[in-house]
Amino acid sequence: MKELRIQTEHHQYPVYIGSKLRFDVGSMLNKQYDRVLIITDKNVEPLYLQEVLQSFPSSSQVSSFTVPASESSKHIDVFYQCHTYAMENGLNRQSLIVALGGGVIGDLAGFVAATYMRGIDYIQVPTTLLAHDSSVGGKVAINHHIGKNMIGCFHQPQAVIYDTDTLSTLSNQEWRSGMAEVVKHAFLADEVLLERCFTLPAFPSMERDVLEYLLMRGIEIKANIVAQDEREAGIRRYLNLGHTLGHALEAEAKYVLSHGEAVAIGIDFALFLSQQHHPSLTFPIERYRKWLQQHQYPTSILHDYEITNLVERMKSDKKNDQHDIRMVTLNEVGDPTTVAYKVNEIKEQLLVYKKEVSRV
Ligand SMILES: NC(=O)c1ccc[n+]([C@@H]2O[C@H](COP(=O)([O-])OP(=O)(O)OC[C@H]3O[C@@H](n4cnc5c(N)ncnc54)[C@H](O)[C@@H]3O)[C@@H](O)[C@H]2O)c1
Ligand SMILES: O=C(O)C(=O)C[C@@H](O)[C@H](O)[C@H](O)COP(=O)(O)O
Ligand SMILES: [Zn+2]
Repeated sequence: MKELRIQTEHHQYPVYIGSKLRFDVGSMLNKQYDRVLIITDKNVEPLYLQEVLQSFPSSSQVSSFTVPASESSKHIDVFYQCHTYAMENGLNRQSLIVALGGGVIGDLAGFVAATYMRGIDYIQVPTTLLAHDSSVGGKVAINHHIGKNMIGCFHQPQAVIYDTDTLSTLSNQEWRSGMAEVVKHAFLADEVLLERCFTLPAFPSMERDVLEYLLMRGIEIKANIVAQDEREAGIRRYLNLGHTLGHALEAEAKYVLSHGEAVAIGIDFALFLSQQHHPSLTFPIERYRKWLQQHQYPTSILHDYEITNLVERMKSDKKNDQHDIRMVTLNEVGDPTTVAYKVNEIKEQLLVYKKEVSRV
């Protein structure tokens, strides 16, 4: 088992990464909880719920609540149902919530924990590759129909317990989605990691040590940024590389596109903008586009949506100033920055970008 520690201003917690950890979740915690509520989804429940349930000592009263398996669960109604279930099952301020699942469950259950009786403990038990990102850093939220993650807060978990065996049941689409956030971390901070990503064969068949390396490096890069700027007053915005367009696309596509697939397209647009700012430098755009093609990212989906509608959504991005759309771009690989664009400028850039990618 590997271990990392996440340090924020007022809180420190461990991230454990290894095989079979789901059998030990309850016994790995350094505190006993009388009541525990596991929140999971309909796909994860039959695969891993019993094992996690049974990992708690018999002195804990453990219950579970299962929500639909999709982005639609990051909804105020589902959030409310979780609260109702917690109250009906007698959870109190000394209780624990366990987020067992991918990023949807992590964001939802984390936000339930952050708001139940004004905040109780929770842990993350991630079961997707993408959740190497979502389980760390304490951003928890649900969606509003106007935009992604618009209702939420920062609430750090007590621990992250990542059983890498659970990833063996992921679909190709979920591997693809998770790899987009790994590549994002690589573009932000680590050329070696980027090279490793570019040379991977089919994602689901990657060796265990490669998988653990990707997870560890991704989490380290994120942890380093979160440690310096937990509440996104500055450099944490870099973790949003690819998300300004990504979130807009995801919402416009009514979430048929996975988060990571949308972010992957958003990263391509961010590279395109970076190249405009630094015409004398060469960014690995061609390699990145080949990689997207090789792994069947749905890049052509951009053509299904009106630029005007996408820009309308981008206008409600949380990074924005009053009038401008703030994009994360790169000065070079490993050196991110942000650039503010007027709404009309971003529209024009998106039109040029759309033409460029339709020629590829
Ligand atoms: N809080 C953050 O910092 C942060 C970071 C990145 C993404 N996110 C959020 O995370 C969400 C995306 O997370 P995700 O991609 O994990 O999506 P997800 O939680 O919806 O999981 C994807 C699908 O895989 C299924 N699944 C989960 N684990 C499985 C397993 N081991 N085997 C088989 N199927 C499994 C789920 O049921 C679901 O159908 C988005 O809402 C995004 O906004 C949050
Ligand atoms: O942790 C962060 O900070 C991130 O931006 C990570 C993103 O991958 C993640 O999708 C996050 O939920 C986006 O946050 P938002 O503030 O843009 O909603
Ligand atoms: Zn993301």
